[in-house]
Amino acid sequence: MPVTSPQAATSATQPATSPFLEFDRAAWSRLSAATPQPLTSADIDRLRGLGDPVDLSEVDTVYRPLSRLLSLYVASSRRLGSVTSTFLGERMGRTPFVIGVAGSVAVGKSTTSRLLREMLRRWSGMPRVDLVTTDGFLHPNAELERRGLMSRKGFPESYDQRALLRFLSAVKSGVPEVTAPVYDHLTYDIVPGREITVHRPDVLIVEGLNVLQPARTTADGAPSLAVSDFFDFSIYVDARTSDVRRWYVNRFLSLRETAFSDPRSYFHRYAALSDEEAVETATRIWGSINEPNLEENILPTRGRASLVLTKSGDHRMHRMRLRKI
Ligand SMILES: Nc1ncnc2c1ncn2[C@@H]1O[C@H](COP(=O)(O)OP(=O)(O)O)[C@@H](O)[C@H]1O
Ligand SMILES: CC(C)(COP(=O)(O)O)[C@@H](O)C(=O)NCCC(=O)O
Repeated sequence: MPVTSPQAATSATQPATSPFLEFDRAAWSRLSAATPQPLTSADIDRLRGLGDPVDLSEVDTVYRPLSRLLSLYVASSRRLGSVTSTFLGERMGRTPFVIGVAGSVAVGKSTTSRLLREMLRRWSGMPRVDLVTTDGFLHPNAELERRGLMSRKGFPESYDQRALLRFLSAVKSGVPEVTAPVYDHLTYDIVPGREITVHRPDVLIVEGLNVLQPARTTADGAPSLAVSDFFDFSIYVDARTSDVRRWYVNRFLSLRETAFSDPRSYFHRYAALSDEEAVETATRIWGSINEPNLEENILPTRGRASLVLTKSGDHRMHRMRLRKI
C-alpha cells in the first residue's frame, strides 16, 4: 500500500520503499500550469527525430513541467555554489550544469535532448545550452575491427571511455574550451579531424546509450570514475523493448528511402531491399546488437537516473519517476 502525503494524494504516488516519486501523465502536466510554453509547432517539426510523433500537446504536457523542474535544479545548484564560495572564502568559478540522457537505441533520446536544449535556451539568464552525443567517443571502425568489436557497436567496450571521462572532467573543471570528436551516422564512423568545441555553457546535455553505466574497474582492479559522476541530473528514456524494436524497424524502413539511398551511406547496400528484406535485416541487426545491449547494459542502469520517463507504444510519455531528494 503506497504511503501518500495529503499533497501527494492529488499529484504523486510515494511508495515508501522506492527512492522515486511517481507521477502519471495528468499529475505531471498539472505541475507547472503557470510556466509559459516557449516552442511553436514549427520548432517542434524541426526538432523531432525520424519516426517520433512528438507534438505541441506532448511538449506542453511533459516537457514544460520538465523544463521548469530543471530550472529549479539549476537555480538550486547555483545557490549552493554561491554559499559554498562564501563559506570557503574562495571565488569558485561556475561550471556547466550537466544533464545526462540515457536509453536504448531508437527510443528517442535525441528528440528528448534537442527539445530540452531548445526549451532551456529560452529561459532568461540561461542562453547557453549545448548538447553532446557520446557516439563521438566510439572507437573508429578501424579500431573496432582490430578489436573484433564491429558487431558490438554501442556496447560499453566500443567506447573510448577514458577520453569521454577526460572530456567530462574538463567540462566540470570549468575549462573554457573542451573538444569532443564527432560521429557520422551516414558513414557509420568517426569523422577524421572533425571535432565540436564546448565553451563552458550554462548547461551541457550529454546524450548516449551508456551514460549511466557504473564505474568500470581498471586493469589493476581499482574502480575508475563513472561518466555519471559528472552529472548534476540524469534522465532515462524508457519504453517496452517490443515497442522500441518496432520503432527501430520502422525507422530503418524510412532510412532505406532517405539516408541509405546516399551512396556515402554505410547502409547504402540496404537501399534496394524489398520491404520484407528490410524488415528481416533491421530485425536481425536489432536482435544481434541493440536488444542484447539494451537488456545487458542499458536497462540495468535505469534505476540510477534522477528521472525515468516512460513512453507508451505511441511514443507518448505516460509515467514519470523522479528520485526523492
Ligand atoms: N543508420 C542511420 N542513418 C542515419 N541516421 C541515423 C541512423 N541510425 C540512427 N540515426 C539517427 O541518429 C540519431 C540517434 O539515434 P539513436 O542512437 O538510435 O538514438 P535515439 O533514437 O534514442 O535518439 C537519431 O536522430 C536517428 O534518426
Ligand atoms: C551510434 C550508436 C551506437 C549510438 O551511440 P550513442 O550516441 O548513444 O553513444 C547507435 O546509434 C548505433 O549505430 N548502433 C549500432 C547498431 C545499429 O546500427 O543499429
